[in-house]
Amino acid sequence: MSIITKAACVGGGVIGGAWAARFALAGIDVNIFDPHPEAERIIGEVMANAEKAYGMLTMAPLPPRGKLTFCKSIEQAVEGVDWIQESVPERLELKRGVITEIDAFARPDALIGSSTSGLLPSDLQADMKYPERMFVAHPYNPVYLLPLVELVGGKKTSAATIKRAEEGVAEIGMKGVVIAKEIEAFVGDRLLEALWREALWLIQDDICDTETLDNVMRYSFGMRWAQMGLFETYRIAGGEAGMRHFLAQFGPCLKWPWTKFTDVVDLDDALVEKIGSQSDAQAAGRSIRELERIRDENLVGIMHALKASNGGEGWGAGKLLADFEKRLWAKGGNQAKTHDASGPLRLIDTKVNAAWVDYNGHMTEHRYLQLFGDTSDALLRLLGVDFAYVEAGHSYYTVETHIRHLGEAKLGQELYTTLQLLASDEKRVQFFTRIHDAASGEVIATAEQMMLHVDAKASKSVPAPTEVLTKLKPIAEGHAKLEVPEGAGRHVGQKR
Ligand SMILES: CC(C)(COP(=O)([O-])OP(=O)(O)OC[C@H]1O[C@@H](n2cnc3c(N)ncnc32)[C@H](O)[C@@H]1OP(=O)(O)O)[C@@H](O)C(=O)NCCC(=O)NCCSC(=O)C[N+](C)(C)C
Repeated sequence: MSIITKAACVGGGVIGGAWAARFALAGIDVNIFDPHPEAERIIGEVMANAEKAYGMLTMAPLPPRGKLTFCKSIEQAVEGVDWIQESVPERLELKRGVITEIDAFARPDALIGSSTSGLLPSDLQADMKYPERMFVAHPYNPVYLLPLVELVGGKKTSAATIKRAEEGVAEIGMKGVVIAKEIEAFVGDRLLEALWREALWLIQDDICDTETLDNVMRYSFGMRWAQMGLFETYRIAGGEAGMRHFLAQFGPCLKWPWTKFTDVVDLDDALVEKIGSQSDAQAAGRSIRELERIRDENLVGIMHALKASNGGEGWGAGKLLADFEKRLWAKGGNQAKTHDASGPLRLIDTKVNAAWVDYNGHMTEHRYLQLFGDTSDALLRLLGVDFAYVEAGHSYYTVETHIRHLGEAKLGQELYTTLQLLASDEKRVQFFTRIHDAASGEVIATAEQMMLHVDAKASKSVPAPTEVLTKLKPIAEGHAKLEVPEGAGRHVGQKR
């Protein structure tokens, strides 16, 4: 059973709004309470960014979007929900008061997570009647894309709560990391604080400007850290002898004057102005919205790369994404279980996202193949060939593909695919897929493909079982009555 069927967000700024988007995109209805007069506008903007990012992130069938309800009070927002996420400004008294009010009106078994960046959960739960269900659930911005949530229990938090919280965040595609002991700023913000302090000193002392410092990070260890953390990276740096060698080699430097971060830089007006003007120059006129768009596209690209890594198994945040998508496919999302076979089957609706566009400004070749592959996967699911079927040892493999490009697909263009069966028998399925422009229905590309049913272990084609052939039959019969598509059977170089 799901841990979260309905959620509430108390505080709807950048963090609270992005939590709301995470829940809603996972199909969970969300109540929102935020007295800010522009809360609806702010959350609307975060939601739009999140939907755009998810459009790029995954082709898996997302459930119907959860409903957002703006409430007039905390009492109304938390009534009957399973998970309440508090994201009000970072002031202990304010947060403690809000959490105590949530506690008074929420179901006694509802989970209460706080988005605090550094306050102790024991301090936050001090006045609660049911403190055992309260914990820190500290996310990273943008919450709708970055999967990490630091889960930190206070003195009165129960172990069962932390376990449920871990399961709950997994349901919405996130990675719950349980921090063993409560400590101010937890793990992530402690590390960031150390780096931030050092960075401020480097600017203050004119060692570099903000752009140089950012370049040092993003062209080097910033990329490393997206895929392996500090310790795994340094283990590799130790060579064959691994971590012990690394510690022996670089341990002595810890005593050298390589850092100033234990001193606090004086953030006086001059330093604020220096950093502000360097940062303005670095932005080169790009607005915050533009930078957010670029950041989100980059993060999506990184997660896609990590999903394809480790021989296709996925790695880190990419493996998490792959597993989340598997669950979405297993649930089937919006995909109809049956289709009208009196015409080609409409199987995929999508939009050309930025990662699909090449230097010519249109959708690049391999993305067409991806879309054709996603369409044949959708056909296979209709036939009952899903993850469970594949895990049991059989599948369909594509053995031949012929693609024609008839028109262009531009960034943001909405597309859909249709599939027409041309021929089939107990081993073979031959079909013709069209990619259409959604607005006009015009055909942009076609693929004719042949798949064979295989015994995956033996790597040999074998007849499909009756249950698959029974599902294939009505489609084959319906499509046998359709005209053979123009372009079927063509090969490269053939005259029109
Ligand atoms: C395992 C494999 C798919 C098949 O190997 P095999 O068992 O040795 O198969 P045969 O060559 O003997 O062929 C079996 C029968 O099928 C006929 N056949 C083969 N190719 C074609 C074709 N292109 N068109 C028509 N008919 C074809 C052949 O004549 C035999 O007929 P019989 O009447 O004599 O039984 C093997 O080929 C393999 O592993 N290939 C690689 C597959 C692969 O990796 N594809 C890319 C993966 S992408 C993908 O699968 C996408 N998706 C479906 C998951 C979305």
